Amino acid sequence: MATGKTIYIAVVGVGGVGQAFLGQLAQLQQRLAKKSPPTNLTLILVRRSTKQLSSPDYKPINIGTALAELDKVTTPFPQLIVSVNYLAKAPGKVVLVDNTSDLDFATVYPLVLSKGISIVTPNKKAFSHTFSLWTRIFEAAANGSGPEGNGFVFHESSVGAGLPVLSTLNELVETGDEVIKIEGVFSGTMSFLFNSFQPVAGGGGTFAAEVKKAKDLGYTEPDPRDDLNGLDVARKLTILARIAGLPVESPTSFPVQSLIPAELKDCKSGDEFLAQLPEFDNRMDEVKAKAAKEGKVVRFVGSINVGSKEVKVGLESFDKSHPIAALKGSDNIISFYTKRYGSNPLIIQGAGAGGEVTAMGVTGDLIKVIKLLR
Ligand SMILES: NC(=O)C1=CN([C@@H]2O[C@H](COP(=O)(O)OP(=O)(O)OC[C@H]3O[C@@H](n4cnc5c(N)ncnc54)[C@H](OP(=O)(O)O)[C@@H]3O)[C@@H](O)[C@H]2O)C=CC1
Ligand SMILES: N[C@@H](CC=O)C(=O)O
Ligand code: NA
Repeated sequence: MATGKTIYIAVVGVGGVGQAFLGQLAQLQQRLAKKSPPTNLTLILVRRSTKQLSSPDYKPINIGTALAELDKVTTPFPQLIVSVNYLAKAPGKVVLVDNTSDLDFATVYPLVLSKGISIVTPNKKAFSHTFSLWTRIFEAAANGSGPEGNGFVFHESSVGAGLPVLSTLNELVETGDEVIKIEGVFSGTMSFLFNSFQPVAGGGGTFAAEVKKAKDLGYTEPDPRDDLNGLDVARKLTILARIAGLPVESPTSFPVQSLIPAELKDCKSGDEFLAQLPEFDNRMDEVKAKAAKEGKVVRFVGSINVGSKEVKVGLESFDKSHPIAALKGSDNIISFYTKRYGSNPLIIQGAGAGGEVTAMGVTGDLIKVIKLLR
């Protein structure tokens, strides 16, 4: 059998998505090892917010026991840049998987790419921060305008989790279609919240209790206020708008409706916020009652109008027969109105949050990079 090649993998962030990713990585490792020629996926680094496990001689860390080994680590936590330099010296190509929602990490992507390290990530922060960071990332990436030898970058799960949203939009744009409008439900958390708070069939739980459930199900951001303030959706729309050709400066450069009660703006932690949220259930009950009086239901949506350069995020009421009203669970629905598709949009629908479906997008991106590194 041919010797094949080795690709070194570093995983940063081992929460809901990171752990699901490690499970999928173990399966992929086995599958690629059996191919001819084989590809050897070699895990060399696992890092969380306070601990890091790395292989001093670039020998494989066992994926199945990596988390238990990480837990046992007592050595000092190295700075990120030290770890990036360690990866840059690996005896082969490296793919860094960022399963955090950390912005500091995101800001070093251009440097990481320029060192020949590829990045796959569900983290929205880098791609929705300043337009200048976006430009620098794609100027450094080999699948942007960066030089050969630099790393590749893919971030499918940053919008619609594992749903093929970014690959579809990129293909529409790269094949010369004209994107006119993108609209829909872009948050698994918000979808779950409103589908269970005001189901079309009537009834529904209290708002704060549904927020707590969304967190327990792994749908929310590490801090659920990042969902409820509308910014998670705004970040996704910033990414989509940029791919569609609008140089949106940031997720705060267009109207975004926040569902955080003004009184809870200064809560010190997500837990403190969740503990106090039930005191404000009556406000969301009023929103629900107003929609119900018109025979409608309320949902949290977003839209990008490419022609008029308008982007907005917030609550809207929908007739009960509308496809947005009828969503289930954490489903996203994303409609692309383009010149080719005319008045019948191209629609993508399905689970938009959750560890396994999000990790699937990350693993899919890793497979793309592995093929490009051939
Ligand atoms: N959950 C979902 O459904 C989806 C999530 N995403 C994105 O995936 C990413 C991960 O989400 P999720 O797994 O749910 O989040 P979790 O909170 O479950 O996990 C986050 C992980 O990142 C680690 N981490 C945080 N800061 C740092 C840091 N500075 N350095 C190293 N590690 C760090 C945490 O460490 P520790 O374990 O020590 O706390 C934890 O392991 C986020 O960017 C999110 O937006 C995207 C689509 C859907
Ligand atoms: N918190 C996000 C996770 C996926 O991006 C959401 O609920 O959609
Ligand atoms: Na996606």
